[in-house]
Amino acid sequence: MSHALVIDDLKKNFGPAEVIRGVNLRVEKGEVHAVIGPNGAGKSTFFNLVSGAFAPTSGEVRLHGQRIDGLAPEKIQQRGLARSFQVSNVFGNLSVFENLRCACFKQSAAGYTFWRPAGSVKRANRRAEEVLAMIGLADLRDSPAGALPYASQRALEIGMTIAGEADVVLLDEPTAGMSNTETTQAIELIRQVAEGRTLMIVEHDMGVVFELADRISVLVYGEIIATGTPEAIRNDPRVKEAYLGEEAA
Ligand SMILES: Nc1ncnc2c1ncn2[C@@H]1O[C@H](COP(=O)(O)OP(=O)(O)OP(=O)(O)O)[C@@H](O)[C@H]1O
Repeated sequence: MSHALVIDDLKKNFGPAEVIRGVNLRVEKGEVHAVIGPNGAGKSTFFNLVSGAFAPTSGEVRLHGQRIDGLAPEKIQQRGLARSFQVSNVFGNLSVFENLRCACFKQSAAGYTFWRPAGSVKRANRRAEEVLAMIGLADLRDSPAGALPYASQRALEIGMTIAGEADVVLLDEPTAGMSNTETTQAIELIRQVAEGRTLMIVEHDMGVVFELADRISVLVYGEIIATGTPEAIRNDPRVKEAYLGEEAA
């Protein structure tokens, strides 16, 4: 089995606080891997380490076999790993389409140069149109993104995350704050995003997790206590005790 991500003994301390305490994880190519765990377990910190927002205190992260730990987020993105944010990353004054175009440029190697080859502009426009259709916002193409309903903004954010054609995508609580109908639509979108990609998702909504994940890892106090299929995780007594027990209680 080939791995998209290999994480070895990853640790992160904030001063004296050990927040990530030796995480080992293998994410298989093409799977949807959910990371769940109680509040404060370190899920966001873990995502920040993998995507380069924080440098780890120690340990290794490999993307398709290459070390990425300690690299800047843009470099990691150019190597094919993109992430969405829990807090919206959308530019409110720009149109939906412009947001997508910007995301295409930002994630390409030409992102930070002023003069771009004409071919790359055409490519970005084409890609932005493609993503626009995929996220179901074609009718709102020219609306300012800030005027969209919340769920559509989150869909746009997912679109922006995949605009650069990263093949490994990290989604941070993609359905947080959504109604049931919105969540159902978001699940459909995430299914589409998962086609041909590797996805890692932090998500609190267990319905969403059990619906989407091929495998689940349970993070508790900065350590992964179990990794397995939804079925195995559901029946794991350690998980029940540490996490699901909270809901059952
Ligand atoms: N920059 C920081 N400096 C100090 N402590 C931090 C920092 N970031 C996170 N922490 C601490 O690390 C712990 C884990 O936080 P983190 O946000 O990663 O957890 P989480 O599992 O994502 O939580 P939630 O489910 O509530 O979003 C918390 O105790 C938090 O206070």
